[in-house]
Parts: sequence; C-alpha cells; structure tokens
Amino acid sequence: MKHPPSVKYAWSFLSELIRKHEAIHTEPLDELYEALAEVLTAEEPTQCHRSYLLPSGDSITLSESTAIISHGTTGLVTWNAALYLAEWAMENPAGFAHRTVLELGSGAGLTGLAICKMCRPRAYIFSDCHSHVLEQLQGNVLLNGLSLEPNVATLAQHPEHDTADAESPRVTVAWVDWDVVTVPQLAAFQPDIIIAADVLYCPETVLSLVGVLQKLSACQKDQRAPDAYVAFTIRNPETCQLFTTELGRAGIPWEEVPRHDQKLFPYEEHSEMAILKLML
Ligand SMILES: C[S@@+](CC[C@H](N)C(=O)[O-])C[C@H]1O[C@@H](n2cnc3c(N)ncnc32)[C@H](O)[C@@H]1O
Repeated sequence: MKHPPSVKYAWSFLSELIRKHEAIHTEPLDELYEALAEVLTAEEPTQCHRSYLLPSGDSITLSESTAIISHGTTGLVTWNAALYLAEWAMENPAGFAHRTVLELGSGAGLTGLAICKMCRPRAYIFSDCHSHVLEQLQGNVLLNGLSLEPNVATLAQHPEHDTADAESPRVTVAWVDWDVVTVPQLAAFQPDIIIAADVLYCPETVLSLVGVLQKLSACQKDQRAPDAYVAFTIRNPETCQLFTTELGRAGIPWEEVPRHDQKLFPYEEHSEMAILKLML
C-alpha cells in the first residue's frame, strides 16, 4: 500500500492468483474479484513502484515511470542490462568491496542500490545527465535507506568530514554528462571501478560513451587507471560492433566477461546480454 505497483502488475498478480485457485477447483474469495474489478477500471498513473528481492532477504524498492520513454529519456525505468549487471556484481562482491565505484548513466538506480546493499563498496557515485532522472534517482537512494553525501570532491579534500562506516558506503548522486564532463571533474571522484548498464542504444551514445571512457583513462589513482564494466542487451549487432571498433580506435583493450545465468530478478522478456571488461 505504501509503495504501490503499476495497475498492470496488480492486474497480472490478481489474475494469476484467481487462476491458481481455479486450477485446484477452489472458489476464490469475492474480495479477489472485487479487487480485480477495481484494477480493471483504474487508470495507470505515470509513476509506479517496483520491488526487487535480494538474496539476503532485503529488498530494493524503486519509484519508476510506467512508460518506457518519458520526459524524453529512457532513464526513468530499469532495463534488463541493469538487472544482469547487478546479478553479476552480487556474484563477484570482492571486486567492489572497499572500492569507490562510479556508475555512468545510472537511470532508476537498481544496479547501484544492489551493489551498495550487497557488495560493501567504500563509496558509490550514481551519475546521469537528465534532470528528471537525477531527481528520481535521489528519491530512490533515500527510499532505500541510504543517505546522500553532498559532494565527493569535498570529501577527497577534507577527509575529516567522512562519515562513512563499515556498514554503509558514502553515496553521491552527481550530474555527469559524458559530452561535457572534464578530466579533472572525473578525477575528483577518485574512482577505482567504473560501471554502466544499457548505455549502448544508438551510435551517438556509443561515441559519447567512448569519449568519457577516454577521459576516465586519464584518471590515474595509485598510478593505475580504473577498470570499467559495461553491460548491454544485444539488440542491434551493428551498435555493439561500433562500440568495440571505437574502443579499438581509442586504444582501450577489452574482453568479454563470462556469461552468468543467475536469474535472481524477473526479466520481462528474454534477451541476450553481455558484459565487457575494459582496461582503461
Ligand atoms: C537506457 S537508460 C539505462 C539506465 C540504467 N543504467 C538501466 O540500465 O536501467 C540510459 C541512461 O543513460 C543516460 N545517458 C545517455 N546519454 C548520456 C550522456 N551523454 N551523459 C550521461 N548520461 C547519459 C540516460 O539519461 C539514461 O539514464
């Protein structure tokens, strides 16, 4: 009741429950039919909640748009690659533990929240370039019980303000537009690891992404550039091909991470996914 799902979800849930009763020849309660009638006449609001169960028994609840594209962005819903990357991260928590993670194009925030809750990073920087996405993202971070740091760069200069404890990471939501962000701005985040999910959907975003990755390769920490992991759904092989070609042109070596099929989260439809590890 506090975080209601979409009308579509409520309809599917109630129909399935009634079907299950009927399948074993038990009479469903009248209240179930009444609830279904109510849902059938309800209008779908523009925002809904989605809750994702974690293996720890904890859960993540996100406010998301009910439309795949709204306010001119794809960032207000969770995409399959975000689920796939979160599942992979939870299988490999050691890669994130005590490290500073910068996520590019965070969208609704599922991957980052799963990593913050399950992989013990020291700091996590969610980022995006769209104002509605950033607003929703901040709300989702707070909704899941994490508190927000004002500015990572301030903390790097004044570590005495660091309130991080072993249990919860320092979390920031930052405006990062790949086309305009500068190397010093990226370096101020002091990332050890970069991640991004479902950010390869058209040639323009591929070029912008490779541009920001090139800037990140100049961000050395302890004489080493961060590693990056990019997860994507293989919708159009030409877009993937463009990405690897552009990585080659930028001198960024990459390798494919072995596939996993830890289907922890529900996927709406089957799609092929991949994660590339980039050595910046
Ligand atoms: C398809 S959504 C993916 C969101 C989320 N990572 C997921 O997988 O659910 C792509 C995201 O990339 C962001 N994005 C696209 N171009 C960008 C740019 N030039 N700079 C920063 N973010 C960008 C969008 O705002 C959007 O949130």
